[in-house]
Amino acid sequence: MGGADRTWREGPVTVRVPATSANLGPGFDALGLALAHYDEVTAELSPGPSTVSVSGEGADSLPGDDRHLVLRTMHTVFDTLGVPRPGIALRCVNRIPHGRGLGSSAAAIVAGVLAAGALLRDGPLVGPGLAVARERVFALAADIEGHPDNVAPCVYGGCTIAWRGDSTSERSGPSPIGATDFVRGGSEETKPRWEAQRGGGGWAAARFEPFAGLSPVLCVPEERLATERARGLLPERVPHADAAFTAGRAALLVAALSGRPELLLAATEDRLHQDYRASAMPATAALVAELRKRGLPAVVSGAGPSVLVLASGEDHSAVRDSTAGEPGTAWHISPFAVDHTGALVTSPDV
Ligand SMILES: Nc1ncnc2c1ncn2[C@@H]1O[C@H](COP(=O)(O)OP(=O)(O)OP(=O)(O)O)[C@@H](O)[C@H]1O
Ligand SMILES: N[C@@H](CCO)C(=O)O
Repeated sequence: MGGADRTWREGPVTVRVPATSANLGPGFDALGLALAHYDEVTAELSPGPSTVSVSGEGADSLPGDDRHLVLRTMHTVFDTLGVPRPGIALRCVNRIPHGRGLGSSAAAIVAGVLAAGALLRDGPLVGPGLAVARERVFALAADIEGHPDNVAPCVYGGCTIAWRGDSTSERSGPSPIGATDFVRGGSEETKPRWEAQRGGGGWAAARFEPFAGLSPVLCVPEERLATERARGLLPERVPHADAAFTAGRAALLVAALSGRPELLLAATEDRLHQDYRASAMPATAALVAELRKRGLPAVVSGAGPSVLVLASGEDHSAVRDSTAGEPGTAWHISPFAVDHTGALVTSPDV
């Protein structure tokens, strides 16, 4: 993919990326859900060195230079595609809280991949008509993030199961680009219930629609927990019985999310990560235990410390009746709709 014949798009491009919740209990590093709560990034070519402006989450703390995750990702994309890094003016409107288990880093990375792709006229990531080559965007973003379970729902929307194949079960290297690789938006009516996606580098994801009544609620605390730190708490090995238990629950969870909500409580049990991390987020562990005792399918969202309830029916009022809903509590209870579309280039309009 030589860069010599590429042309840059005139004027700004804007991309929109959803928050995500990963793991969903037993699906460690595999299952994820896209939430209708978005960051937006606008990028355009600029003479001179790159600049970054941030409003919202992280406005006071994120770096304004090329250490910024979105800009860093764009540089990685340009290097990968073999095009010289141009000067870029980046404007970020951040709504996804950072370090709370809502996939902010995956969203920033997907935004960077898409923005870089959209600045290149009819490139391999964003093609004619600003349609997104989602397999390639997913593969590049998963390589940068290191695990695919937030990146997959961020790119595809809905629910996803993501994995990385070994060399015997997956082809390696980027997938060939053809017209069918590009998707712009997509409506519910035209979307198949299941779509298998195969990214480059062995990354792959299967997308499915959750049942229509799924209405996730997040209990988000003030404090943060870096994913890196939470991953450091996991053991190298787990007992076979725990692995078998959790594999069964993960399989059950796909059935539950596909239309058997009465199975959600049993299907969200996990023995691979939540208990090992509880010491770093005791209030989260206590709230998950309390909500589950009340019959609600509560799990740690991503690497924590937010709590996700895979709610339906009357569950919202039950969450508000818990200690998370008490006046003066440090929890913010936020109901989110499911995002069905995934990451998009929203401007220029074509
Ligand atoms: N929009 C953004 N712009 C720049 N950097 C970001 C942005 N979002 C996240 N980051 C970087 O990623 C860090 C948070 O990533 P981390 O993986 O620890 O948590 P998370 O992605 O919010 O949660 P989880 O991975 O559990 O869902 C932030 O502290 C910041 O350094
Ligand atoms: N699967 C990841 C999700 C957070 O990014 C973890 O739990 O570490």
